[in-house]
Amino acid sequence: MERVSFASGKSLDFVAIGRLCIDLNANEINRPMEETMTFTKYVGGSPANIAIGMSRLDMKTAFIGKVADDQMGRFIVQYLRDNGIETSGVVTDRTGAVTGLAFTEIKSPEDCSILMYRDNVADLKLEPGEVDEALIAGSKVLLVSGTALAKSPSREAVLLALRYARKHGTKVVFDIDYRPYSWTNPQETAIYYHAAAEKSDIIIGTREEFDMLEQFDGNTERSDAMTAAQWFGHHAEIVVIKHGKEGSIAYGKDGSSHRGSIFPAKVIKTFGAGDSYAAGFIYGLMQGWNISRSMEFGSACASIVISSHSCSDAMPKLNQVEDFMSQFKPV
Ligand SMILES: Nc1ncnc2c1ncn2[C@@H]1O[C@H](COP(=O)(O)OP(=O)(O)OP(=O)(O)O)[C@@H](O)[C@H]1O
Ligand SMILES: O=C(O)C[C@@H](O)[C@H](O)C(=O)CO
Repeated sequence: MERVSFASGKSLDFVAIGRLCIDLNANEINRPMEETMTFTKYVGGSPANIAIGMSRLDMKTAFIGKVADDQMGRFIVQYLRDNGIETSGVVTDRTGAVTGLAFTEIKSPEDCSILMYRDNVADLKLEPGEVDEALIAGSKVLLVSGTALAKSPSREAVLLALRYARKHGTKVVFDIDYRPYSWTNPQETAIYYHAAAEKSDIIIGTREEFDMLEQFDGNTERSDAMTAAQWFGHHAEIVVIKHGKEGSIAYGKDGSSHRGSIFPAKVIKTFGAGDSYAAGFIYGLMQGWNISRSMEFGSACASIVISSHSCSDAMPKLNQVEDFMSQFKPV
């Protein structure tokens, strides 16, 4: 199958569930964080970045999540609203939980790392009863970001959201999004990732993330093709494995495979590549484009974002991507 079909007659194109946090990106770049004195604040969280990316591409977008009852939580909600994202599914924690912080260290364009403060974060306190079934029922796509499975009650909220998606014919995109600091142990990660991946129509991850997901599935050396075949045995129609500056590869349930090239980039920081790639790729599929064209669009979005200081703020608008693709060709 070259193209994915999405339900018609839905009021939303895309709803994401998971982490809403704050990125604090070092202003003094090309040095270790020990020498950084100032940061710029952006909305962050992989699913938030992807939702912002989808909204910038004119997709009708909503979010299901939980924010802290503080200035950071209010900043996040306002930013989502300012970017045209439906926030009725975003609830405010009343237990004193805090907003997750992601300090981005930019030692060099190719050597970036994230220091994450994730203790007692509001996003992992989303309750199953706070998942708005109507938002999922009314959307063509539900994006599940893997880290939301890291702790209860967020874990159960996500598993319920998956059941709603299956019930209402909403396509599920599972972005594995492995962030080790949120998990207790790798075994737990694999178990809950499996629960989500088995119910997903499109699975996106890096090779390392799929290895984490498949650690109990035998064959220590797992090829991308083996990975894809495994998930076609469940619900998947498309499996995408991302390989950084080597590009990406996607497999279709029809046995097709597609190599994704990269676009040239004046890399400031590598973070944000995955989220922008996902937004562009999903956008392309939702336009009815084939897998290869959707991958190319995603790669263009990624090059734009890694050439910028932020992730969310830098998520490109449609005309920006089109201009970029008219100037540059995949390398
Ligand atoms: N240095 C680069 N130059 C151009 N394109 C890149 C580069 N790095 C990544 N990309 C593009 O972005 C896509 C996703 O990047 P990557 O494989 O690093 O995902 P990721 O690890 O999820 O990203 P992130 O760092 O945001 O978590 C790649 O498949 C490629 O198309
Ligand atoms: O997903 C996170 O918690 C970190 C993000 O906010 C950050 O922008 C990033 O790493 C994007 O890939």
